[in-house]
Amino acid sequence: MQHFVPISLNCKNKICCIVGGGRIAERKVKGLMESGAFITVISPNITPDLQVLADHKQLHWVNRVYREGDLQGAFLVYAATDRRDVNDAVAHEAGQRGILVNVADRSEEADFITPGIIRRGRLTISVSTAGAGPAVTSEITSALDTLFGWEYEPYLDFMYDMRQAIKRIVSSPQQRAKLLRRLASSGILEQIRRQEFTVWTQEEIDTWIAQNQEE
Ligand SMILES: C[C@@]1(CC(=O)O)C2=NC(=C\c3[nH]c(c(CCC(=O)O)c3CC(=O)O)Cc3[nH]c(c(CC(=O)O)c3CCC(=O)O)/C=C3\N/C(=C\2)[C@@H](CCC(=O)O)[C@]3(C)CC(=O)O)/[C@H]1CCC(=O)O
Ligand SMILES: NC(=O)c1ccc[n+]([C@@H]2O[C@H](COP(=O)([O-])OP(=O)(O)OC[C@H]3O[C@@H](n4cnc5c(N)ncnc54)[C@H](O)[C@@H]3O)[C@@H](O)[C@H]2O)c1
Repeated sequence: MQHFVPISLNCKNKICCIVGGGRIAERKVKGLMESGAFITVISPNITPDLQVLADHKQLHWVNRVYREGDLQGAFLVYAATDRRDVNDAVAHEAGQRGILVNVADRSEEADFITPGIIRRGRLTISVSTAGAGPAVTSEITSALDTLFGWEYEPYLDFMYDMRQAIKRIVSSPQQRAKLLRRLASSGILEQIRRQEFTVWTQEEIDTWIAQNQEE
């Protein structure tokens, strides 16, 4: 059985190429948005959504078929055309140049695969079946989508602020861990869910820390 290493890539200021401009290319491009990558799409035609992104200079569209040499300078590439021979040629060039490649129609020839993703602000949940069943990935992703609702975004923003404050104020690692565990079980998430939560002021944060440190 093939084991994949779970990693998250920093693509900021790096050239990420997508060869092909169809439905799958669009999905891969959307996954790269907001990563800070320089996105290049090489394809003689692109979907309407990709056209909008090209018009807004959020990606660079090379309006023609792929040619050998196109991958020069790329950090990673998605071979996402509907042509087996073209995807194969892209994977070959990537291999020669040491560029990470994803192959849309042949996972066993890829250096990396794309997981299903759920995002809630600072929370990312990623699901992979190591290529065994993308449809299963899709089902698990939608189950998680209902399980981990919108409330996780404000909840983790709150947790972030509290953790920063606790790190600033409390010097003992044991005390910090105790406070953070207590905070995680203090019912804030349920309050947010019931829409009864209001963001704490600095004074409220300081008071909570002082009170819970004493106990
Ligand atoms: C998760 C998701 C993310 C995304 O694409 O961004 C994703 N595929 C999704 C959906 C999906 N893909 C396919 C179907 C139709 C049912 C089916 O065929 O099973 C559905 C279901 C649907 O559309 O609902 C067809 C398919 N997919 C691959 C092949 C080729 C092969 O297996 O070799 C073929 C056959 C192509 C053909 O017919 O020729 C390959 C891959 N697809 C992967 C990811 C990687 C493995 C992920 C994992 O480990 O599970 C991997 C290996 C490479 C990659 O693409 O990175 C996204 C769900 C988004 C969501 O809903 O959350
Ligand atoms: N990984 C996945 O999740 C997944 C899911 C379904 C299908 N697939 C596979 O992904 C591939 C693409 O599917 P799609 O639905 O996006 O197809 P599509 O027909 O919508 O798009 C194909 C794109 O490839 C472009 N193209 C064709 N020849 C090219 C060339 N020589 N150079 C550059 N671009 C070229 C076309 O112009 C078009 O934009 C298929 O092989 C399909 O089997 C993968």
